[in-house]
Amino acid sequence: MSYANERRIAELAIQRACLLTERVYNSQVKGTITKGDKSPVTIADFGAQALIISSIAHAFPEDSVVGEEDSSGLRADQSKRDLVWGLVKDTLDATKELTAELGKIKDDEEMLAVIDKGTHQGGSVGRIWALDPIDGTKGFLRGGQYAVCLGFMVDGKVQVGALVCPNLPVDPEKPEGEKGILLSAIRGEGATMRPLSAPSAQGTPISMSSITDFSKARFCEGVEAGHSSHSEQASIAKSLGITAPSIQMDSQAKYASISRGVGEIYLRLPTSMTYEEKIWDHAAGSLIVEEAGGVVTDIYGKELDFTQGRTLKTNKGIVAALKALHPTVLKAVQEELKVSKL
Ligand SMILES: Nc1ncnc2c1ncn2[C@@H]1O[C@H](COP(=O)(O)OS(=O)(=O)O)[C@@H](OP(=O)(O)O)[C@H]1O
Ligand SMILES: [Mg+2]
Ligand SMILES: [Mg+2]
Ligand SMILES: [Mg+2]
Repeated sequence: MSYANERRIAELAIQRACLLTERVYNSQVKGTITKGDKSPVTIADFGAQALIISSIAHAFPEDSVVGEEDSSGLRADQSKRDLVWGLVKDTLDATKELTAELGKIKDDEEMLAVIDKGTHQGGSVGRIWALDPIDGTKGFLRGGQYAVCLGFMVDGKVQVGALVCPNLPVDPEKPEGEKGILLSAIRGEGATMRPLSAPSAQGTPISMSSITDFSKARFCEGVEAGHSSHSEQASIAKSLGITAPSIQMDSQAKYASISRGVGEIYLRLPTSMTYEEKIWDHAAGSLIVEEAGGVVTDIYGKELDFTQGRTLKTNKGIVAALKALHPTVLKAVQEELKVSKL
């Protein structure tokens, strides 16, 4: 069966949420709260999660959602709660043409309840959405790359992925030109991209770069040294004969970049063997890369397993590359990390 309707709702929902995140991005007030794990969450993360989950609940009331955030930070902070509700309400008022398809939220109490619909535990059964309302919150705060990310899974397999990357250039050849792209994919049907400024345009099919010569290849990695091991990534790149400097950016913009041919490889080597990657950090981006001609595994060469709950607990790290390059890249990763295939 085709999931065209799920893709359409996913695209509309993340674009609507992106109006809110961009408003916050361009304002001075980010309303940051530090979570229990010391990571930041902003009023934009909360607002985007509320808008996207309410869209899913309106279009597919039986579905479950695994979302990154919960409402506890807002319940404990009336002024931030008011700020988020103001943003959500304004965004709903500004997009009335979408209400029939995406629904709305009646007040701030309902908004908090909607945010908490994202606390599902995930798993291997049924229709489950994986939502990262802002991926790369640190990038968002420092004015870098970020992405609004939504994946749709059936029985633990990602079938639809959609990403908005508001700060990636529409034309990679013109980095200072128009910014903002939306990418999406349906499993088995390829991946497409279009500018955010053209909401009614058909997406253009995208594919990964065809460069197979490592001396001309480029690799992407995250910005935060705590999220992936830059030193090991540099050493792997060197052993492969990659000479170009790494392309560093926050968020699933890395998956977006390689899926449209800007870079051939994305490495995310663990900095600790106890950290479990979150499903919302990879569901949408990994499907888009696969549908654009890439292969995404962990450092053991294992497929990402989205059936395990809120995290990819049976995987470690990420190795994403053009199909033709992946086996060689994986071998270099394993030699560097001294891991053997499971
Ligand atoms: N220790 C550790 N290792 C790996 N990943 C971690 C770690 N801690 C956090 N996170 C998750 O990293 C998400 C952001 O990933 P990025 O690719 O943007 O990281 S980077 O800053 O560019 O390196 C970030 O997603 P957001 O919270 O949505 O920004 C986290 O889910
Ligand atoms: Mg994230
Ligand atoms: Mg996030
Ligand atoms: Mg976060």
